[in-house]
Amino acid sequence: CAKKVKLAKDDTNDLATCRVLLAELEGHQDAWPFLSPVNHKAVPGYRKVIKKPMDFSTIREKLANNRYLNLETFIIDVNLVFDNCEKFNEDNSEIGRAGHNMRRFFDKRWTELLR
Ligand SMILES: Cc1ncccc1N[C@@H](C)c1cnc2ccsc2c1
Repeated sequence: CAKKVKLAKDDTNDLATCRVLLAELEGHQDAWPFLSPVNHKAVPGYRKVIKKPMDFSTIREKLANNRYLNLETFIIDVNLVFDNCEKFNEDNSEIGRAGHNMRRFFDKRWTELLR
């Protein structure tokens, strides 16, 4: 058969990697603000300010329904959680600090798993 293109990235284990990363995010002690969708009735202004809400349970659902093309589209959604958090919350707040901690943890883990 034709020789595989050498430059193609091996994406065979990407789905398993996404599952591992998501499980570690969900299990982190600072994950509590991000485990389920922000209830915009309980959080005034959220729906207006945050155009693309995202949370770990929604990512879990999308993963289960094969909604992620590849690892990159999964990482984009995870970063959306943290970017929304930074946009809406003060850095020096409970939720703001949790967001920075979770982003730092995620960046470290996916580079460890993929580099
Ligand atoms: C990630 C995020 N960003 C902005 C606001 C909220 C949240 N998290 C939700 C779960 C949350 C977190 N804490 C509280 C406290 C009262 S309602 C509520 C909702």
